[in-house]
Amino acid sequence: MKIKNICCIGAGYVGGPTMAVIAQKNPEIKVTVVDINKERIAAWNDENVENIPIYEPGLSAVVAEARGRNLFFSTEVDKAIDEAEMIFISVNTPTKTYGIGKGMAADLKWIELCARQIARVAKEDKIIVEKSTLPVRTAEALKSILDNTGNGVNFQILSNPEFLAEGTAIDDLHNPDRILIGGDSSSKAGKIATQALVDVYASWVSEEKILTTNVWSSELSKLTANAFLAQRVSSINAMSELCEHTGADVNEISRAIGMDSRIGPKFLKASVGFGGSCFQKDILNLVYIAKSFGLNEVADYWEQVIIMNDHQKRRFAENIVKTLFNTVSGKKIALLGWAFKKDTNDTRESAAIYVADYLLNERAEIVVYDPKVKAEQIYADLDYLGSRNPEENRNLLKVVEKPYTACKDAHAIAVLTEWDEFKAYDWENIYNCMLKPAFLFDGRNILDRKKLANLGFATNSIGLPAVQMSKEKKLTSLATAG
Ligand SMILES: NC(=O)c1ccc[n+]([C@@H]2O[C@H](COP(=O)([O-])OP(=O)(O)OC[C@H]3O[C@@H](n4cnc5c(N)ncnc54)[C@H](O)[C@@H]3O)[C@@H](O)[C@H]2O)c1
Ligand SMILES: O=c1ccn([C@@H]2O[C@H](COP(=O)(O)OP(=O)(O)O[C@H]3O[C@H](CO)[C@@H](O)[C@H](O)[C@H]3O)[C@@H](O)[C@H]2O)c(=O)[nH]1
Repeated sequence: MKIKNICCIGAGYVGGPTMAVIAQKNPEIKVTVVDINKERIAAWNDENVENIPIYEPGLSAVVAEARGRNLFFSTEVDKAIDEAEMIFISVNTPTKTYGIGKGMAADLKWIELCARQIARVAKEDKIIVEKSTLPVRTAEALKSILDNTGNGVNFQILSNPEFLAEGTAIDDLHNPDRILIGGDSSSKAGKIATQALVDVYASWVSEEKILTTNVWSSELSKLTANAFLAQRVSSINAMSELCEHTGADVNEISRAIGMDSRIGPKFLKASVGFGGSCFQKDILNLVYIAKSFGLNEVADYWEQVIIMNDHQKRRFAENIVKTLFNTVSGKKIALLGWAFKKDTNDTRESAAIYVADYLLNERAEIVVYDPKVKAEQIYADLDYLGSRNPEENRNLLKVVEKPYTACKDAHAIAVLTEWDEFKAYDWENIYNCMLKPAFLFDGRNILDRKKLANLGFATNSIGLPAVQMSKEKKLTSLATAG
């Protein structure tokens, strides 16, 4: 079966880039990405392709190539469903904020709405592809809704989780480590549907990288992958705290263990804590699923990854207060970076939000600079926490357009995102315009500590002893072991 018409419900961080690449690589397939968010769709359709709603290196070029040719963005959801043979569901599946499973389970409200809409509209057989990250066995619930509320047409459900990371989405989509497709291999219709999706990817991905499994393995593989990745970050962050007490250097440890081919070098970068819309949500979901089967040891094991991450964010903020002589009240602190990682404008669950909130509770005056995040987003993130009213957030935290404005007259600077441009700043100039002692907290270990100490900064990094240049021009450690 050759697919001619694809619809994707959800034009977000996954639906947008994924469909743009599918359209780019399959010019003969019409790909329509639909969303209920009118502004988002308008931004995807903006004449100036640089104004698309997601910042992702290389994305605007792909959109420019395919948009209007075979890639379309629309709010006409019913029409797109009706026309497509294959429908991707790529809507948000956040952690539930109410009712049973509050704070843990995935909220499948939007998934269910999609299923009901597809069932209502579809007049011909359709292949439904789960692109969103979902709890294991969601396909069963989807099938039940589709079959019980539909117009008697047949639905095949495939699981096709997305493994792209933000900031490298286009490269990840162009050169994926693997494509995972879960389908029903026991029926002819299931096999045909799976092959139809394999063919879409085979336009640019070699067949040995396209893995087909049963639906449940595919759904659970996605949660497992994120749990393993996040666990690596929490593991190295746990060691970073031990390093700070022993004089060991976490960067050296990452290098040393990463050379063991069984461990591998990636994802061993100690940081202020992982953020992003996926890791925490997906692990909490995994914990909830394990608990719901009574597997308490399994649940506790994975929950520790989150506990460690919360600890890492908190202790970073606590360290700022302690180092600034136990008070930051009325002190200006510059935060460089708000996004949860570099090369994205996404701020969901960014460590910066929690560090800022902690410091605001300590009555600091905060100034934020991020090259890609807009002020409204920063305030929306803080307001969402509900720690203080919106007016107070706007009084106590300012967002500026230039890094040097953020740092001028600051008592301390905290680097919270690893944007490359931070490394290239004129740090001497920044030092000169700060209050002294000039404290710098590098939550990403990206800056040259020796150079900064030479300029006069008192530098704190993650998993490394704090350093400062003594009067005799000797690099001294500020930390006492133990
Ligand atoms: N962000 C990532 O890097 C990433 C990577 C892999 C997987 N995922 C998973 O992909 C899914 C989507 O994530 P995202 O980051 O793209 O979310 P997102 O919030 O950026 O986008 C989801 C979009 O779906 C739209 N939507 C919701 N319900 C709708 C409906 N009934 N009809 C039409 N549109 C609807 C929303 O308006 C929104 O624009 C989630 O399950 C997530 O866990 C995300
Ligand atoms: O060594 C590391 C690696 C990452 N991080 C942090 O971990 C978070 C997540 O980073 P990353 O995984 O690169 O970005 P995401 O876009 O969240 O991607 C993850 O989550 C996606 C959504 O499910 C998956 O598709 C991806 O495979 C998975 O990497 C960020 O805050 C990073 O700064 C570290 O602190 N140290």
